[in-house]
Amino acid sequence: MHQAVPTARAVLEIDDLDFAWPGQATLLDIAAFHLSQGESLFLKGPSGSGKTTLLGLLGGVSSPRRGEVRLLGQDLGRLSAGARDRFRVDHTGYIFQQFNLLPFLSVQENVLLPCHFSRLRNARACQRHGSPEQAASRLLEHLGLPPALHRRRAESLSIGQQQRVAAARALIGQPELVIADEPTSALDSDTRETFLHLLFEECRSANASLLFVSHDQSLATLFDRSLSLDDLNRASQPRET
Ligand SMILES: Nc1ncnc2c1ncn2[C@@H]1O[C@H](COP(=O)(O)OP(=O)(O)OP(=O)(O)O)[C@@H](O)[C@H]1O
Repeated sequence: MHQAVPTARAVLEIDDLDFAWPGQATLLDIAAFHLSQGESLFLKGPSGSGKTTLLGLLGGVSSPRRGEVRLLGQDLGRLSAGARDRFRVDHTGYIFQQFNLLPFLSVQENVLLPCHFSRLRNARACQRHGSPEQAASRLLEHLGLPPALHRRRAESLSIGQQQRVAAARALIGQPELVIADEPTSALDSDTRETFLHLLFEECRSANASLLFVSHDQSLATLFDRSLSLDDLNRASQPRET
């Protein structure tokens, strides 16, 4: 039987974006980009191609010279800096390259941070799991961190364990978008794939979109879609292959 394909809602869209760092040539010139609800996208690009800069624009941390970045249909350029920060924390979870955990806080306290900054994420964690603490415990356990570790200081964990804490912190309170910036570069390939499968499962169960940025091409086939920043970016410099 033929089934109609539902039109997926765009979580993230770019229209005719142009960006340069002060005093430098145009780094990014992107006609169009979109990420659909629930989609996992692998965005690759060599070092220096502007991946982290693009993530800053998508999160509203920096602003383009021209064009629009829309998160859930909201043009980030139309929000004040404070409103943009609130909107970002309500709807986006980040997993950073260096994880950016607060070393002196416990594992659980690190995971709970977004619920302190976002009422929406706090409310969603309560609604789905009874309390933010229960949401944190469930996520941590599902990502492979047993309860005995939840009260340990984050800095006492191994790199692989810290990465899982960073993922739980990004996922708590069900943000519609999870952005990961090279979070697997410090891991061996088996650990990397196991981690990615857990991340996919969690994103799927929350119907979150995943934008995963990396230069490690070997991971691309695990995602719904793969894109090269150099193909997307009209300002990209020719590179040697
Ligand atoms: N805060 C900044 N001020 C000025 N220039 C910057 C700044 N951040 C990045 N750049 C420049 O922008 C270019 C792209 O850097 P970016 O960090 O976005 O690349 P990347 O693809 O994420 O690299 P990597 O894979 O090495 O992390 C580089 O030439 C870099 O020097």
